Amino acid sequence: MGQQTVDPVIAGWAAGFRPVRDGEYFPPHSPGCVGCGPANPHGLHLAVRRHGEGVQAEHTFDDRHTGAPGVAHGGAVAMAFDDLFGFLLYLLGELAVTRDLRVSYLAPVRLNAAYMLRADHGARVGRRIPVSAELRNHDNVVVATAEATFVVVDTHHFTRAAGR
Ligand SMILES: CCCCCCCCCCCCCCCC(=O)SCCNC(=O)CCNC(=O)[C@H](O)C(C)(C)COP(=O)(O)OP(=O)(O)OC[C@H]1O[C@@H](n2cnc3c(N)ncnc32)[C@H](O)[C@@H]1OP(=O)(O)O
Repeated sequence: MGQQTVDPVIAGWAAGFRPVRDGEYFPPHSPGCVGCGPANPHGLHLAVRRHGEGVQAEHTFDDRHTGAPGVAHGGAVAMAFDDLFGFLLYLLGELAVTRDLRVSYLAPVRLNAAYMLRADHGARVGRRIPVSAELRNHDNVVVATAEATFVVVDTHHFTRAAGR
């Protein structure tokens, strides 16, 4: 592999990630991120804050994410989990991407109802970071869970992926 130059746009984006204090909200992954970006009209607009060594978000799925009538699409629920996991990286100080994601849908997730998402990470092994999460309804019942493996990458991963 020849010498690679880090694209300044990608390097600047990666440098913008910083840890936050307990209870504080994180900045979005990017303005256009479909999970948390405020500029994406189709996105979930997740607002995620630090909770100890984990992260959490209160979230209400709306009609844009309909699956069966009145119920959130499973893909939208998976997206919420995946994006939530992306905030654990701020705490870990690592650039990493989802290698696999498994969601268990235990009960329908209703539209226009408030839910609480919570995610935690395990210890890094090699380049792998195991993460897990729960989605609870307002009665504190777990309605979905997720587990994923994130793999640590460098900024060149994003440079290549963006075709730069
Ligand atoms: C600065 C700090 C703040 C940063 C804070 C924000 C950062 C940035 C956030 C962007 C926003 C996030 C938003 C949500 C998260 C996405 O949505 S990420 C996007 C979706 N994911 C992707 O696009 C990833 C696509 N996949 C890939 O590019 C490549 O497969 C990967 C993941 C880089 C791995 O490829 P590779 O580098 O060739 O690695 P490979 O040798 O195959 O395996 C690496 C390791 O994983 C293990 N592994 C492979 N497959 C598996 C598997 N299925 N299960 C378990 N382990 C596996 C291998 O055994 C190996 O382990 P070690 O030997 O290192 O211990």
